[in-house]
Amino acid sequence: MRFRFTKMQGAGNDFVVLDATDGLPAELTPERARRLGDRRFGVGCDQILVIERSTTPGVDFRYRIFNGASGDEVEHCGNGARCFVRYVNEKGLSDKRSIKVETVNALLELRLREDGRVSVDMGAPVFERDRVPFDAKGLAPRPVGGFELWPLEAGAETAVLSMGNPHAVLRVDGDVDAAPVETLGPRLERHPRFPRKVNVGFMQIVSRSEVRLRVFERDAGETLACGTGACAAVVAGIRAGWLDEAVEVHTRGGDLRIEWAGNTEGLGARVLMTGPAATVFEGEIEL
Ligand SMILES: N[C@@H](CCC[C@H](N)C(=O)O)C(=O)O
Repeated sequence: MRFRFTKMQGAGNDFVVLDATDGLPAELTPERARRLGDRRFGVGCDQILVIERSTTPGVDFRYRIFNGASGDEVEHCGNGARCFVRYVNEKGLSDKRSIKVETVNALLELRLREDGRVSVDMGAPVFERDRVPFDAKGLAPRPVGGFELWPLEAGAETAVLSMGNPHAVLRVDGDVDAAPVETLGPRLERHPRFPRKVNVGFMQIVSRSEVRLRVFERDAGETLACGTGACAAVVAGIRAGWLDEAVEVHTRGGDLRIEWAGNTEGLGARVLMTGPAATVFEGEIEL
């Protein structure tokens, strides 16, 4: 079966986008998804985005996300959300500047800005451990500001939260380029206390409004940027008292702006992410 695709990237986190608004030529099996994600035998990407029409009144689209390396479906993808809105605008699937989209577990609102960037209402962070999910049985956290850091490993005190998908965030002293992302990242990603595995962020705090971040993503390895990872890191930093409400996040692939008023309920609980999204090329592949 031939699949048409569009290759996109948001701050270097890259995607194969499949337009399923009129259906797909065949089911996207995990095997086909892995082939699309394969950088040698397929197209190559961190995640695959599948765009569908929504059947929910008042909601424009539905989009699904699959990690390219495993073919597994995941709950949320911040950089993907920005590429999604750029895609529907460029393809003329919608002429709205503000679009509502449902994911497997959330309703997001996205806005194309005049400066070409995209802003996404990423929803509220979740701190309840069983909803992350995170098994903290027998572990004693260290309270920091209004948050808790968990001693998952010696020298690895970790904030734990969900942005719809699970995140562990470590604060790094010194240059994040020297952080043990390749060694500690995969160990924590598959740590037995995370039954659904976890995305692992390494954050260097530059000032109260600026951080540098590297993320070892669940089932993807280190990516050039992770949108939900940027939200999780900033939320953790704000709750710990290290950061202010609006933060520039420098990743290896580009910059994201994250804003969070710090509330646990209502509109102020929602995290706003702004950043770039671009089309790279289009093509067809036999799967
Ligand atoms: N790159 C994404 C996150 C994609 C999903 C993640 N790997 C997971 O398994 O949760 C982003 O920009 O948020």
